[in-house]
Amino acid sequence: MSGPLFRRLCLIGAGLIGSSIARLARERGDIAGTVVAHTRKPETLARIRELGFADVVEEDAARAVEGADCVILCVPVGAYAGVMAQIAPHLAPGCILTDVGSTKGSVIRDLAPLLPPGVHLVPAHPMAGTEHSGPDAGFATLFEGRYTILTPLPGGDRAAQDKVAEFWRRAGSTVESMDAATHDKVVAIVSHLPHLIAFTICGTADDLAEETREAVLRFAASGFRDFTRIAASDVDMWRDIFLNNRDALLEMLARFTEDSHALARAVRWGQSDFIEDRIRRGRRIRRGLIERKQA
Ligand SMILES: NC(=O)c1ccc[n+]([C@@H]2O[C@H](COP(=O)([O-])OP(=O)(O)OC[C@H]3O[C@@H](n4cnc5c(N)ncnc54)[C@H](O)[C@@H]3O)[C@@H](O)[C@H]2O)c1
Ligand SMILES: O=C(O)C(=O)C[C@]1(C(=O)O)C=C[C@@H](O)C=C1
Repeated sequence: MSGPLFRRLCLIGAGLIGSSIARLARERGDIAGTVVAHTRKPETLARIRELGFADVVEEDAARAVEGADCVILCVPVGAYAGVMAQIAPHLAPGCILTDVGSTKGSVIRDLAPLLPPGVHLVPAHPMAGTEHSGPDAGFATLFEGRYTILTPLPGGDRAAQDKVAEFWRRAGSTVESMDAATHDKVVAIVSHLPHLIAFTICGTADDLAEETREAVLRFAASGFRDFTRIAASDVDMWRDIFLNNRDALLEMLARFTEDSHALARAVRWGQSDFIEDRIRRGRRIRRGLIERKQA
């Protein structure tokens, strides 16, 4: 049997996504010979040591990447520029630098200018997650049956892209490639806008008078509760996503606002056909996801 895909895999950030990758590598022998994990806070480093999913736990980012043939950034996208400034001089020639960030234009903007010669950048985004964060939240099967999107740079190294694609296939994902701008628009509508709506609806409900708020909490059985799941997501991660996918998110929000005004108008004027059509579309989309086993 040939050796693992990577000799030394370094994870910068070991929260939900980073620790899921580490656990996966531990479970399957064919991904990494050695897994190195780095994170910033001493208490998180201590917890990673306790959980034991990494072979090496390194408190210094520069030392963590030394000798690695693959480095995966698993930190909030707003931290990329700072992390890159720390690690860039220490990346070995031939190393693959990849990531899991939820935005891709900003990632290329923050990483590409500091990329040392001979280091191959392959941006990636697993379309898998939960509302939980931190090293306790990860699990090896997180990426199974999900998509991972690669946004390779024009003229980027094909062998490095193939290796990153193979990594995600071994994680159980279906891999698709597209350019970063297309990625950012797609995720703005299917991921970032739903979170923006969820945070907003929880805030709106919370702003209501005391008496109503109590009712909201008491009757938050199904519809509202589904919104609160994703509204419970990590603050740093979502602030960074919103600020780093600003244009696409604002464009999708503008379209959504227009469409919601159209529905509001139909409600005001009692246009049942229009209302029914909107509801049917929603049902159709949900059924499609269930048929494709994505819901
Ligand atoms: N959570 C999801 O559903 C999901 C899904 C797909 C992609 N992503 C992306 O994956 C990345 C990680 O998200 P997560 O859910 O694992 O977050 P998380 O909060 O669970 O973990 C982030 C980790 O990064 C560490 N960290 C933060 N800033 C750092 C810095 N400057 N240097 C070193 N370590 C630092 C934190 O201590 C933590 O260990 C983000 O870019 C996010 O957009 C998240
Ligand atoms: O399932 C969830 O809780 C998620 O929020 C996961 C989710 C998503 O919106 O689908 C969140 C952000 C990512 O970049 C990818 C996946």
